[in-house]
Amino acid sequence: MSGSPPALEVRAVHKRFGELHALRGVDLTVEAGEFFALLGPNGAGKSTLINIVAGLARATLGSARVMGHDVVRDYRAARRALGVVPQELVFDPFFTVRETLEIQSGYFGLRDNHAWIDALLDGLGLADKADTNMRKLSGGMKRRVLVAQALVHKPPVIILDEPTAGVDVELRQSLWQFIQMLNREGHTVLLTTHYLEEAEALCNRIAMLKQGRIIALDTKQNLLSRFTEKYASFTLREGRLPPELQGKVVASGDRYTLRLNDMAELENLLCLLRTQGAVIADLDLVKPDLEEVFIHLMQSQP
Ligand SMILES: Nc1ncnc2c1ncn2[C@@H]1O[C@H](COP(=O)(O)OP(=O)(O)OP(=O)(O)O)[C@@H](O)[C@H]1O
Repeated sequence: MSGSPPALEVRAVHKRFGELHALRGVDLTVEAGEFFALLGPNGAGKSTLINIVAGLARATLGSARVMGHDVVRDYRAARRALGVVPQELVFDPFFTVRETLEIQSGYFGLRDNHAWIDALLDGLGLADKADTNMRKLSGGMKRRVLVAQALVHKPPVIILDEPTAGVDVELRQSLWQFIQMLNREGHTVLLTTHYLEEAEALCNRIAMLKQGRIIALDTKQNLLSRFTEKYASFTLREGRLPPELQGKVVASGDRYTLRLNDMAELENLLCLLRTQGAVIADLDLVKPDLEEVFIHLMQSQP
């Protein structure tokens, strides 16, 4: 990435709404080409941060850049580099899907944008709705148009603010396939979502925001390995739990759960059971997931 500016650069950003200190010194750099998740509970400040990056709100202090362009001093260039899919569905109900996208292209001075509009309609499963009026679309379809609208000018950086809230599984999967394809082609993606399994499946790096502060910022792998242990969960078909394991395992019905600090402890467990004549009926390795990490961090940080 030498020479190219980061896709997003947020420096010491504060935002106050009167008495409320909604962002308290946020620093964040997203490199070009990343698939990045911004997570946090309701009211943490995610949309406020996105609005500042998109030039829709002013930071009280601090600065933000998109592809090297300051969002205040160099607003037009920053805005052109960015496609934001907002949370709320707001449309003019009198236009068709295609007209909506043509009008949006006009805002960016793109007159001959038909080929890309067709590609967006195809990629987002909207081709057969191109001539349908916006008011006749279902909520999920409207959300697809919102994505298409944000992408009409092929922005290098795409921000999606809870794009799958209330969207069914099929729609969600095709939306992600399309966004992943754009990411493979080099577009940077920043996503906020309350579906942590979605962030875990898609994103490489994750920031967690709590009450206007970033309390964790790391790769997904580091977050997953830093905060959660692994567990072996098993039942026995024959034999009894060896006395050496008493006090170390948690029993629930006929299922035992043992915390593993490393994989060598799994070998010890299997060896101990075998030498004591116990036979395993069923064994699961319970791996950490992002939801556990998220809950742990949100509860433990002040
Ligand atoms: N225009 C505004 N005027 C006053 N307070 C606001 C305004 N916009 C946001 N807030 C407050 O700022 C805080 C952060 O809100 P924000 O919408 O950024 O959170 P969020 O992390 O996006 O939450 P959610 O997950 O619910 O979308 C909240 O306490 C919210 O009530």
